[in-house]
Amino acid sequence: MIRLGVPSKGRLMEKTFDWFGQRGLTLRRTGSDRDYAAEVAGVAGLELNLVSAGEVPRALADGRLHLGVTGSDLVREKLAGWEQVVRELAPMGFGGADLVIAVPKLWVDVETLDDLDAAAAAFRRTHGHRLRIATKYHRLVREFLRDEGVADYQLIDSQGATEGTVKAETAEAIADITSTGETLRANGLKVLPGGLIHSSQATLFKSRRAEWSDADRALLQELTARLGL
Ligand SMILES: Nc1ncnc2c1ncn2[C@@H]1O[C@H](COP(=O)(O)OP(=O)(O)OP(=O)(O)O)[C@@H](O)[C@H]1O
Ligand SMILES: O=P(O)(O)OC[C@H]1O[C@H](OP(=O)(O)OP(=O)(O)O)[C@H](O)[C@@H]1O
Repeated sequence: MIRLGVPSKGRLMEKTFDWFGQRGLTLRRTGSDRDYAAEVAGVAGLELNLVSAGEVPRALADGRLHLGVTGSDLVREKLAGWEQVVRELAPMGFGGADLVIAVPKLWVDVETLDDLDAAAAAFRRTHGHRLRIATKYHRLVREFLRDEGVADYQLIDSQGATEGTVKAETAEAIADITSTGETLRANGLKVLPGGLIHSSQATLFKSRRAEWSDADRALLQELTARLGL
């Protein structure tokens, strides 16, 4: 039995159903709107699970899901060494958003990552503590800033309304997902040029950790052929 996990609600769910539907696989809920029961019509051996997008990466890593749809950002953030844990089968062309570093618009002298590094060093000298970057993407931001040679900062955890932390003076800069850019603008922030950490989109992943029986492998081949992958 192959278990496929797709987002149970939110921005990715409906488009995931459409994506499979356009490729001849009908996913459907079998209960009420509040019931997370679902199935794939007419495919024996494939079980559909509705799962929060944020939980799909861990479920793939634990082998509870064989296949799963979620944002490419969430897999990279939640799974250390993600390429050893899952394989990308198909970028799906929706749910696009950029994970970026943003700073106050008023910081006219900060236009590059080198500027940010210099501003961070100056901030520490002046304030006696390190410049604070609010985010929920700790792993991705740390790896990116390490690779870019920015060192003098600290991460502040923010699980929502991250753009508001600068006005609230709990952070000086942020790293968050943006699509239209409106939330950044409304909060007096600008994307730092060179501060694009990851361009995310909804993606179909295969677990390298789940158990794949011979029958599962045969069904996966049939599915990928039907999906045109
Ligand atoms: N404008 C946006 N803001 C936030 N996330 C977005 C946006 N556009 C696309 N996404 C993507 O949507 C995914 C998160 O979706 P969603 O918010 O539905 O998940 P979730 O919060 O984990 O779900 P749940 O609330 O069920 O736990 C991420 O991969 C993110 O990159
Ligand atoms: O670029 P924009 O189109 O303005 O979209 C970006 C905003 O949308 C998301 O927030 P969401 O509404 O999911 O709430 P959150 O703060 O809980 O993440 C994201 O975290 C940004 O805040």
